[in-house]
Amino acid sequence: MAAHEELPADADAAAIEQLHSIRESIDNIDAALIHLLAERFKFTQSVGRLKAAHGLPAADPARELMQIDRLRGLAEEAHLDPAFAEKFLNFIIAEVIHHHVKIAGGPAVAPGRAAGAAPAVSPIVAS
Ligand SMILES: O=C(O)C(=O)C[C@]1(C(=O)O)C=C[C@@H](O)C=C1
Repeated sequence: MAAHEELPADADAAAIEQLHSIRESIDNIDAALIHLLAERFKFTQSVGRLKAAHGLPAADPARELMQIDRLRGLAEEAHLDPAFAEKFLNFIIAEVIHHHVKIAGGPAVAPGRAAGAAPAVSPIVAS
């Protein structure tokens, strides 16, 4: 069923009720994710200002590799696809670096790294 399609009128009422109940939890989790991301970006903005004030580079590939390694481990423990966890973190970090570069008054995109791209060097091989 396409995303825009409505549920069939003759669908089982109990199943629809269960679907709505599950969707409530999904909506709560999505809201929590947005709030968590907003908090994370507040902290990374502080990091961006600190780095800009002290002439530190926007990206820290060694730190990123440690974060990826750690999150892949956490994902495995939580039965979440580690490759997805890595992609998700890289997506967020690319945006953070974009912010850092803007705060520092540099080009909108860090050299050699498009928004959403994986780090330039990543020895961690997807399993
Ligand atoms: O910890 C830093 O140095 C940050 O700038 C934060 C952060 C992150 O979002 O976690 C972003 C960019 C760096 O390459 C590494 C980590």
